[in-house]
Amino acid sequence: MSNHIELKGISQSFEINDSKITLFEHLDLSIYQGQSYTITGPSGAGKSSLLMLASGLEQVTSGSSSYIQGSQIGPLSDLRTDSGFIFQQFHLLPELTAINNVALPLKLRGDNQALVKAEAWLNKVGLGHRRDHKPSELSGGEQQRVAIARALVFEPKFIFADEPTGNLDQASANEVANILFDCCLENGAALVLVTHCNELASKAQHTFLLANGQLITKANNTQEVLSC
Ligand SMILES: Nc1ncnc2c1ncn2[C@@H]1O[C@H](COP(=O)(O)OP(=O)(O)OP(=O)(O)O)[C@@H](O)[C@H]1O
Repeated sequence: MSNHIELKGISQSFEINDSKITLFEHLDLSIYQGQSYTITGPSGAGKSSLLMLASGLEQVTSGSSSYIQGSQIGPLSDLRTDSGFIFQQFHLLPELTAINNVALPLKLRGDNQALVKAEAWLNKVGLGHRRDHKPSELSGGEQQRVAIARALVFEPKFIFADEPTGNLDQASANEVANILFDCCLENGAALVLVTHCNELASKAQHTFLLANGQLITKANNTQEVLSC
């Protein structure tokens, strides 16, 4: 059963010191399992805000957001359970080692293979040798790779990634981008990725530009090697 997310006519604005900032108005977006999507756009355009609404982490105040499970509309709490998140600020638990951070989503789901699977994912992101290190003992890029392993370890149906390669060097960025897009292909997951890197964006099946409150579909132009 393939699931998808439907955002219809959503708007987002904020009142700050009596002035109103409108990020987007009457915006539509559909996200299907097995498809990859990237959103680029200038700083402050509302890319992260759109990701929060699409993933159900924040509720829409105008328009509608639905999680369609097969032919039925499911609760947004199901969408959150089915989704892996990669944030700009990592959000790792500081008191847990790398392996225990990665194993956490599996342990919460009662998986008795949690540590074995977490170790396999740490190896996949090149951090098997740092399994017993806490986040404060890892670099920013290493913490990001732990966060990526944690987001993917339970094979989510939807992956939401906000600037996932922003803290990584060129080689690690390429590796991580490949892992994310492979996960989409191999597990039939949807990948929704916010990035400032046009080359990374062009690897997706659907590329959007968010600017001036509009979500514009961009022509696709897949490239193999990232230079950002
Ligand atoms: N809860 C909030 N209250 C007030 N303003 C907010 C809130 N959330 C976001 N904003 C504002 O909305 C604007 C868009 O923020 P957002 O982080 O979505 O942009 P972005 O396109 O992801 O930016 P960047 O590329 O710099 O990360 C910013 O000006 C931000 O300050």
